[in-house]
Amino acid sequence: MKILVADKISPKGVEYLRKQPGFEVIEAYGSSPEKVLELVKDVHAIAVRSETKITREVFAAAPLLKVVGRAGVGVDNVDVEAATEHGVVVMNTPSGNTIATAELTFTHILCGSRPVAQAAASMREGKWDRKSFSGVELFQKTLGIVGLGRIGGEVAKRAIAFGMRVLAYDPYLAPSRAKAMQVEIATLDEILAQADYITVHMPLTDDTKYMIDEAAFEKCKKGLRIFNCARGGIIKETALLAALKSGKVAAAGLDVYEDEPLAKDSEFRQLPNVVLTPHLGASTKEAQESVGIEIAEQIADVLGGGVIRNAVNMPSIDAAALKTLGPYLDLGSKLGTLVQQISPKQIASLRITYWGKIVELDANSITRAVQRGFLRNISGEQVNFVNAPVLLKRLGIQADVTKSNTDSGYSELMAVEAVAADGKTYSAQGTLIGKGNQPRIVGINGREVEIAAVGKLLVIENEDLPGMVGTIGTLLAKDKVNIADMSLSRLTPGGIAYMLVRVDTEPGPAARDEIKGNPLVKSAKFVQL
Ligand SMILES: NC(=O)c1ccc[n+]([C@@H]2O[C@H](COP(=O)([O-])OP(=O)(O)OC[C@H]3O[C@@H](n4cnc5c(N)ncnc54)[C@H](O)[C@@H]3O)[C@@H](O)[C@H]2O)c1
Ligand SMILES: O=C(O)CC[C@@H](O)C(=O)O
Repeated sequence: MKILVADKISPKGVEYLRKQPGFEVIEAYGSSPEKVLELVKDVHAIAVRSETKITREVFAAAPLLKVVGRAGVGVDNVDVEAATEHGVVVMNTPSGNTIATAELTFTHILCGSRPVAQAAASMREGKWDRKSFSGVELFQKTLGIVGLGRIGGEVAKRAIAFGMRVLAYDPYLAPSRAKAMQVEIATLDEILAQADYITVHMPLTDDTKYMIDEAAFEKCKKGLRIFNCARGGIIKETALLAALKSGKVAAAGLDVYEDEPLAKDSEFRQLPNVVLTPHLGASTKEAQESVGIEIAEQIADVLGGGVIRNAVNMPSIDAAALKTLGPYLDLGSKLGTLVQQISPKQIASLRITYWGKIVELDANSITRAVQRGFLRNISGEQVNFVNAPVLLKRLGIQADVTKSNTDSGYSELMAVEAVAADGKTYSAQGTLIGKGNQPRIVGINGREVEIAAVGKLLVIENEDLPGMVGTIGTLLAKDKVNIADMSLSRLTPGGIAYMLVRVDTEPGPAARDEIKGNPLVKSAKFVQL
């Protein structure tokens, strides 16, 4: 079996792979995309960090490929959808570099207070300048942590040890969890208004992209110090540049960028109050050994026919079982994703109910698929079939599963229900239909609907009056959005109706605002399945 180690992982990991009987290891770092296409022709596994891009073309060029292993968390450099289509397992090592990244973040926070990097550069130039490098203390300052997950939580502990007041914004986290960490829960606006320091620690999703933009900087104190060791794009770079130049932001520390590697002529490189590192969060001996050995073991397990661990696109089951379960996993994942997008950010429990034929199947895997789907927009690629229940628990969300023997009216049915803290529920039901086992949504928030569970959906609650379908159709047409399919539902004529509209392209912000702003529309959500 051939394994391509495409990025530099720990030598101990490479050594582990070399020692496996029948394994041939090729180390090729920094290859061009063309070279990668050539190298993968006969490989069974690829190990990467974040540099080498494993694109759709790579999967097409690698007929023997079974597994791509990412020594680290984010699989942004791997086309996971294409991998799944080609039946290739994509796995990561989700927690091996938490401490390393938290420590780098704190190093940035310290360097943003005391210009150590700038003073060291001046000493290297032979100077003895004691006037230009005065700093500020962390003690009694307010740190705002946006995203209180694994890394955010470790940063909080360190900030508390330095005598900082810690505010945290994480809309998915139960308040009790934050309390246990001795941080004060706050809204994003409270953090923006009160923080002397802000650090972000969430994945890059549609929700988090440009979360800190021009409008956010407007709300901040003058002299803010801000740090990003999570993902480029959470802080809008053009807005940060403007804020640094105007003095609104006194110092920034960045490890990640909208485009990596950072352009040679990036303005950030010229600014004296910015400390930049080249995506070094995970670059410690300990973290690299941990993720390098872990990924090597995981790859060897898959190629040896053993268990699949930390797969982001498949559960830990064998290929034969996967064939039967595949459509149910897909349906479960889509219902989970749908319910997350129609429910409020903070929920108390996630309930799943199975009826009919599904009850006989491996409900554990399907449950994890639902939970992973639910967490996809919250935890990004950090969530997989292994850690989904753990992440739910960490967010303080109770997971309930029921297998029902009542008659649901379908030969098989799955219901996913999110229960908010106020007891309000948000739900979707689905089944499989036809020869191809196509996933269908057959219920939403207690209403019967019937629409394919794929692609882009608008979920609209509106008054049941003549002309509503036409109104929505016209607003979408104005934005050149084509309707693929539609399902209408109401309890009583003239009451509140549901309209599920499957669209070919995403309506722009103006069209969405116009739909939401229509006086007959009670709510409208755009959902990506
Ligand atoms: N610089 C590096 O080298 C490096 C290394 C490791 C991880 N990372 C990145 O750091 C980030 C955090 O990693 P982690 O392991 O702590 O992840 P995690 O999943 O443990 O935590 C992420 C947290 O973000 C929260 N969140 C999601 N959406 C949010 C939103 N809209 N607003 C506020 N909070 C939100 C989630 O609820 C969760 O608690 C990820 O983007 C990861 O890729 C970077
Ligand atoms: O250095 C790396 O491999 C990237 C680390 C980090 O961004 C991750 O996603 O794990």
